[in-house]
Amino acid sequence: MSVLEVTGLDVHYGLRRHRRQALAGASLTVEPGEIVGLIGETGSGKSTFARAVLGLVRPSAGRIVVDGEDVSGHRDRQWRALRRRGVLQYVFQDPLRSLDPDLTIADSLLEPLLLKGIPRVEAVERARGYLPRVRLDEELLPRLPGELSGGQRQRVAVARALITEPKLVILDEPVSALDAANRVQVLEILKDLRDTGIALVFISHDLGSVAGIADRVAVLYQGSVVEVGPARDVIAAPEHPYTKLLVGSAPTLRMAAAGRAEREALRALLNA
Ligand SMILES: Nc1ncnc2c1ncn2[C@@H]1O[C@H](COP(=O)(O)OP(=O)(O)OP(=O)(O)O)[C@@H](O)[C@H]1O
Repeated sequence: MSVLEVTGLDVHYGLRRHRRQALAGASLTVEPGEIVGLIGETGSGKSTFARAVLGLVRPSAGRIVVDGEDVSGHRDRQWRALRRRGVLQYVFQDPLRSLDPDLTIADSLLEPLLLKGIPRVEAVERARGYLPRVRLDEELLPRLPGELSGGQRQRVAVARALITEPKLVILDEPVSALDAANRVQVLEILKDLRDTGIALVFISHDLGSVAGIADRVAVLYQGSVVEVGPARDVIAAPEHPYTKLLVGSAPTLRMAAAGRAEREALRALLNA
């Protein structure tokens, strides 16, 4: 059974004259334990996709199935129950949005475990045991998120998301706000999780960031997934003109296929 099945997802914002479509028939399936990179430029609908899967915006059409449960029509109470079970977790670009500023690091890590019904003594044990995996020191436990560096905070957010051993974690631009050293560190931590069986949807505007970590890459363009395939294939032989453009303009990709003239031609084609 797939851990996530999104089919024909439409999301609109605003009303009447201001109504704007952010997702237009987006579909994506994620299998247990796989890392899927969801890439697209600003405004393509990446964050909206994350918000819809997490129940933070209501789709106007389409179906979302999380770990076998159709959540498309879920009310708040049902979302709360799903969150308590710890099946689905998230990490946002700004760790201060994933972490409660008034909770110590220890309490931030304990909260999802206690919500899931794990006894306190066992939860404390598990939180302590998890710190080395995200390369954090125990002395940070009594501190507040505001007292940590951005990189440390994001590692706490990653630990909090993964500690309940969820089936699926949605990471929306998890490394975009970090400096190069912290970016590499968080990417390495995520890579180490490959054998835990937790599926990750890694959202980024930068194909280079996800290329080294994703098993599959999905390309979002104007609210639809226009291409999806094994990361290697999408990079080496992109099919959709927009993907060709992305691959060609990612300086970190050795396979950078399109030259400058070709990129300009593709851009003209896409804007036509
Ligand atoms: N709360 C909102 N109200 C109205 N329009 C919105 C809202 N959130 C997003 N949009 C619009 O929906 C479209 C998709 O936005 P979304 O944030 O999902 O894109 P994105 O790919 O994540 O972009 P970015 O990389 O800039 O975050 C954009 O045109 C955006 O302006």
